[in-house]
Amino acid sequence: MVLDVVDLSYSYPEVRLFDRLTFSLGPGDALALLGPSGSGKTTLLHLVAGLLRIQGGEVRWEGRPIAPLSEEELARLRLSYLGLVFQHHYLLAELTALENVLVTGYLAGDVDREWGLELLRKVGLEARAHLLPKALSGGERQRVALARALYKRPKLLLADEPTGSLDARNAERMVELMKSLCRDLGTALLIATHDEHLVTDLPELRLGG
Ligand SMILES: Nc1ncnc2c1ncn2[C@@H]1O[C@H](COP(=O)(O)OP(=O)(O)OP(=O)(O)O)[C@@H](O)[C@H]1O
Repeated sequence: MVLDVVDLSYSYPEVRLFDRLTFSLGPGDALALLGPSGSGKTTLLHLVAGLLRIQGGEVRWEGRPIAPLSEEELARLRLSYLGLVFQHHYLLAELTALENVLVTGYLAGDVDREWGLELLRKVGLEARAHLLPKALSGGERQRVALARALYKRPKLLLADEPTGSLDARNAERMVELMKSLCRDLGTALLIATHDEHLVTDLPELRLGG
């Protein structure tokens, strides 16, 4: 399994968010994470990403519990294991679309320009590769962020409200691209969203309520 979440519980002093949550994702699997605002979707994604300390239960990446790993080990593993997409694109304003896609390659010293261009082609933006983010639309910027998240061919893509800043047409296109590209790459997808109608074809995990 790419991801195992086993008996995971999490509370803040004032609120118990979830109790003994268990699920697994294999290569190419997709799961929609649903629930009202404040039900703990972001908290769960942070636990899965190793960005938040586990209180009870276990998170495993390819069978390996992540809790015992040091910050340095986690940070190194995360670079190749995880892709992240957020509500905001977080593109670097002074880099072109292609350079943004390649940014993790620059960090690791393995820049594959052809693969970066191929990813931009897959998200319909090859012709915009040379443009700065300010010259792109909101939907286009978010698709560049998706291409960047997939550059390392991650085992797992975590998406936290990836359509939260998009209009209906762009939201639909974004979700379709996430689903199809992850399927093609064998990347497991965990997508937290309010836009339930965009993920009706996916198995769901519902928090709260
Ligand atoms: N650091 C913190 N300390 C205390 N409470 C927190 C902290 N972070 C989040 N919470 C609370 O935990 C609950 C869950 O927050 P979380 O952001 O995980 O929910 P969410 O489902 O992602 O919500 P949204 O859809 O609004 O983003 C909220 O009630 C929030 O106020």
